[in-house]
Amino acid sequence: HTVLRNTSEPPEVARALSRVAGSATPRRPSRRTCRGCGLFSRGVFPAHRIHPTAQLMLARTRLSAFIPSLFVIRSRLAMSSATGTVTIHQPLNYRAGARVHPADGGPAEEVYEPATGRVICKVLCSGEKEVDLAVQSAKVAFKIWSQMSGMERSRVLLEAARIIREQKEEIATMETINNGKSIFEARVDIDISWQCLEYYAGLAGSLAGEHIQLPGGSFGYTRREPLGVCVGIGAWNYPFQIACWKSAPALACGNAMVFKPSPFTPVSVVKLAEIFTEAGVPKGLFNVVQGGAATGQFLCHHPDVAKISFTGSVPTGMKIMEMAAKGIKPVTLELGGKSPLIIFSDCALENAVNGALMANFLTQGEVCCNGTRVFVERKILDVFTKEVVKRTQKIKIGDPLLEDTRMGALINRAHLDRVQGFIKQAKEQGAEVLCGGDLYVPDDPKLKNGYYMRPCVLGNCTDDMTCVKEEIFGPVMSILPFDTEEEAVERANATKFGLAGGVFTRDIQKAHRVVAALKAGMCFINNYNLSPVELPFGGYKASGFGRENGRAAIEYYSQLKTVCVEMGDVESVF
Ligand SMILES: NC(=O)c1ccc[n+]([C@@H]2O[C@H](COP(=O)([O-])OP(=O)(O)OC[C@H]3O[C@@H](n4cnc5c(N)ncnc54)[C@H](O)[C@@H]3O)[C@@H](O)[C@H]2O)c1
Ligand SMILES: C[N+](C)(C)CCCC=O
Repeated sequence: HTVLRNTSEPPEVARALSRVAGSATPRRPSRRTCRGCGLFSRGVFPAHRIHPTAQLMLARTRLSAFIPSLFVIRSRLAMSSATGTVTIHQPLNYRAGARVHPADGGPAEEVYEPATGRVICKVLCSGEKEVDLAVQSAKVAFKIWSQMSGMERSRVLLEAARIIREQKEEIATMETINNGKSIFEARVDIDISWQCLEYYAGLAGSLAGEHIQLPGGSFGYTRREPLGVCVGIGAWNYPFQIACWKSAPALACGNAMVFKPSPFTPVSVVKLAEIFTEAGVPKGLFNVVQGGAATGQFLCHHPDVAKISFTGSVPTGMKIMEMAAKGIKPVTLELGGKSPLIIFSDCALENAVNGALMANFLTQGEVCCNGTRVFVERKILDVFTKEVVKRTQKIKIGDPLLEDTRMGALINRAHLDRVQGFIKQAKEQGAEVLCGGDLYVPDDPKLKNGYYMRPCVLGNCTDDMTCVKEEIFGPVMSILPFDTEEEAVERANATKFGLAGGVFTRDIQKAHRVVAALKAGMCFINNYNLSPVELPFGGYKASGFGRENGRAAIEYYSQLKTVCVEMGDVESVF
């Protein structure tokens, strides 16, 4: 299923594309026409990423880096990649090293492109039988994978990272089309994804236990062993990246995985499954089942599942934990947040403003660790607010496939309505909309049914307002003045959540004092929402427990076996 959306390139570029692609009808492309080659496909032609003509042009583009006269061709191809052709292969279940039609399951769910409101494909929800087949497939692969050395596993993961890098543009385009985030951000997500695989590939060879001496020459040692079949359940805001954050440490430790993405974003994770197979994992090591709550429940209740790693909302996290408790299964819960960002008057103002935007408006504000409660020291409240509003109003909203777009579309209509509801309630409770908050309708007629809104800054907020207490998961920043450090810290911690927090100040002692006092798992000083994969990520309080990324994640995908070795005779007490 080829999804093609000819974005609003100017006519001269469309004409140039016509020449490059050799297509007779580039300006009114059919949904079944490949942008790369202009072939009209009814399933007769084999799926291809880049048609030979385009490959030739690509080779010439590389050459053009050295020959300035070919520069024009390079720029045309750059536009070509911005047109957003993506091929969605069916079926979307992946088991035993191949795409499979689910053995059983519910009705087909429609999958949307948030930027246009179009249905891009349908996904069949997996039933209990399909879930069981995926788990059985993972068990078979686990026997092989868990016996391999860390260095052998490392090589395969490095190869997977390399393939992701190679296919970055295709995966990022897929993510943008299915999620609605800007292509600019999607590329960053894919970079973080392959970096995660590289990082755990690096650790795989050195996962080890320890040797402990005991009296009389006896000794003990520990073995770090995998858990078995791990389940990953993902949210829709970072579909590919979440799958990598879970599968990379799981596989590095020698586990197998069955992953269930959100039914809103089922597409890109199947690509990851194919990449793992191409890289050389045993067939069945990484499987994908599709569906919502029912499929998730089959996974969590399955007796052969050893661990559940969940990313999603707090209410679903509670259900996951209950199900896991019944099987005494360990869980990692990466849940929601309502994180504080504290801006002191001695900050570097421009950095603080940049930080506040980074803390609130990535991925249309649909980010778990966003610093949505922005506490600003009263002395700089006016100047900070004015600057934040000015910068927020300049954010380029619109077609997420265009290079200069910085805010795309929210995930779906229901979620957009929900975010709008929070803004309406905020106004009723006395908050002032300083900018945005209304729906945004792009000029391009293709995008008129997309789920866009203008990023919103709320002033006159108080800690008891719903917009300040609840996770909105949209582009809505609440500004809250404060007078003293103690007050800021106390109010920052007065929440059921504890995922993240941030502080902007030039006073290094104050910065460390404040983050030490914050009850949050991921804290930032003088920046926000960075994601180095070397750093553990996870929450305190209702935001969950367990950690992803960093060495810490190894603890959550492995278990220690202790072996006690007697070198002398057995002295029985009987
Ligand atoms: N802490 C983190 O790392 C992190 C990252 C991304 C998103 N999130 C959180 O995720 C939420 C948004 O994502 P969402 O709307 O997809 O969350 P959600 O809880 O609705 O769904 C998450 C996943 O759980 C599945 N699911 C739903 N009910 C289930 C059940 N009863 N049993 C098993 N699985 C079930 C869904 O199909 C989906 O795959 C926000 O709260 C956000 O903060 C957290
Ligand atoms: C990559 N970020 C921006 C840190 C987001 C992590 C996942 C949270 O939703």
